[in-house]
Amino acid sequence: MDELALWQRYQDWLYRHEDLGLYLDISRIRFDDAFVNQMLPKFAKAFDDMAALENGAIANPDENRMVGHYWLRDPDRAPSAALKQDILSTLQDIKTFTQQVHTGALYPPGQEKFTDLLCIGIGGSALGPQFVSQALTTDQPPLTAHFIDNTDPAGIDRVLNRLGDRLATTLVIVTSKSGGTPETRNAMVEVQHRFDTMGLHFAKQAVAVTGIDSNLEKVAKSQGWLGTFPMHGWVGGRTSELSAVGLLPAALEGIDIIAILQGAKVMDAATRVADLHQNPAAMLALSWYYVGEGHGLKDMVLLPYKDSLALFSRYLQQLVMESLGKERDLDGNVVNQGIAVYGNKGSTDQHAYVQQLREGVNNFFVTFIEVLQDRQGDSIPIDQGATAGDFLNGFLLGTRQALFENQRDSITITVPNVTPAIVGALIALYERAVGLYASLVNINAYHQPGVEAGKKAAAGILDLQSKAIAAVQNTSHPITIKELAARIGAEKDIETLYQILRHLDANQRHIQLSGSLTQLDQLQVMSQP
Ligand SMILES: O=P(O)(O)OC[C@H]1O[C@](O)(CO)[C@@H](O)[C@@H]1O
Repeated sequence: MDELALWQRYQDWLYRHEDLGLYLDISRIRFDDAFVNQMLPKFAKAFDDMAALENGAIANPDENRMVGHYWLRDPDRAPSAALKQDILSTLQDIKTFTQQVHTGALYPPGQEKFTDLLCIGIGGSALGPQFVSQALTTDQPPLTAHFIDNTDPAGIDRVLNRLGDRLATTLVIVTSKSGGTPETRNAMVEVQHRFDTMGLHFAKQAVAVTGIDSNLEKVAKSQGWLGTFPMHGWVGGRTSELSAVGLLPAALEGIDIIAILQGAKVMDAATRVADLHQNPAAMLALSWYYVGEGHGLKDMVLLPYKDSLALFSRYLQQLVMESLGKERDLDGNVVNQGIAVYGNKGSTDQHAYVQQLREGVNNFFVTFIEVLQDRQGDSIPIDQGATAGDFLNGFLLGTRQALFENQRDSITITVPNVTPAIVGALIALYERAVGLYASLVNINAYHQPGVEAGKKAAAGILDLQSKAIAAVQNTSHPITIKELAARIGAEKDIETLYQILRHLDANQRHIQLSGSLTQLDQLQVMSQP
């Protein structure tokens, strides 16, 4: 295609949202009209599916649940007055609580005001708050946010050590929909322990965001925490950023949550339009389908050319991969669907893996995110009158061009700047694109059965560990791993048993290994003196 034909294709497919000032360009995805026409019936069904979902259909059949994240930003769309009221009163509670914290009406024991925020959660209970915090917090937020999103002891120490004495003025938010996720529970227990050792009163500085009647809610209520905020069954973890999960920390950080909700609502309206050419989420889903042949054959590389959006790819990794990565379709056929997502930011990544994108295996498509406004205020000229922002823009346009010349497809989303409304709109855009794509490939985007397998296996490993410790402690002399495995009936798990023992030995916990570390069969296991 020559330059003029490409320019025409660019104009034909360029989507612009007037109010948001957002553009979507899918002209560098090489589909033709025949492909678009062939997809129209599938899209007609996808639009119907999304309309049914928004109206309260059981869109998550495996868990027999409605899927209602759209109601969060437009409560009038909730399928019942009770749900609408619930959404509104939660929002009001968030505003009231935030105001009390910011004014100092709510304060930590013996202190004037809360200064810091420690968010504990994982997956959908962490990624959205982290993304929004990095995208939108100002240089001097009313509360500075910190995150623990793992059960890594050293990671927990790092966050707590950096907080140091400021733990006395830190508000802790523990977020878990199920209220039983081990990583979150562990981090919470560790943080509580640190509060105790510093003579602080955890309950007076903690709130929970969790499912109604969950274990976490019970703990929070019985211990008299500062408050609890609800997570509803009809909001999935990965689409919960605009529920209390994301709104509470964002509001406490001083971010305009009403503007985020408004941006999402405006985008929801735009992506509700049942016309492929007028609907940016449908245009994204069309592009994903085309490049990956409806089987996710190409990875999605997210390249926002703006540091504040660097966590968008991690956020989308869960939204896209946990939603679309499914073994079976809705009819029970094995389909092994999914789209792999990775990325960080431009132009930084140009100095990491863009070499492979340009010349290596062609198994991806890029989504560039361009932010038109470079910064607040003027920029200095650096090289022949060009500013740092001109360079950033040049790198984006140059990379897009260089990739296309080499048969590498890309999408470009352009936004005027990174505001709460734009962040809300981007979240809503991708939520809808994922919903539409799931319908195109006939899968349930709202469950995550695969995650359970890993959780069950981990529980089995911890069980094996306690059996091994007990058996070794009941043995007066050193034994081999094979003997230990026989004693606890774990012959089939001997490799796992060895790995457990090695970890316990490295942490001086109950077990000591002796002998040559390369002759595993000869290793002697004994109880630590
Ligand atoms: O909010 P919870 O229940 O702690 O779950 C955290 C995350 O774990 C998952 O259930 C599985 O990884 C995610 O879907 C969810 O966002």
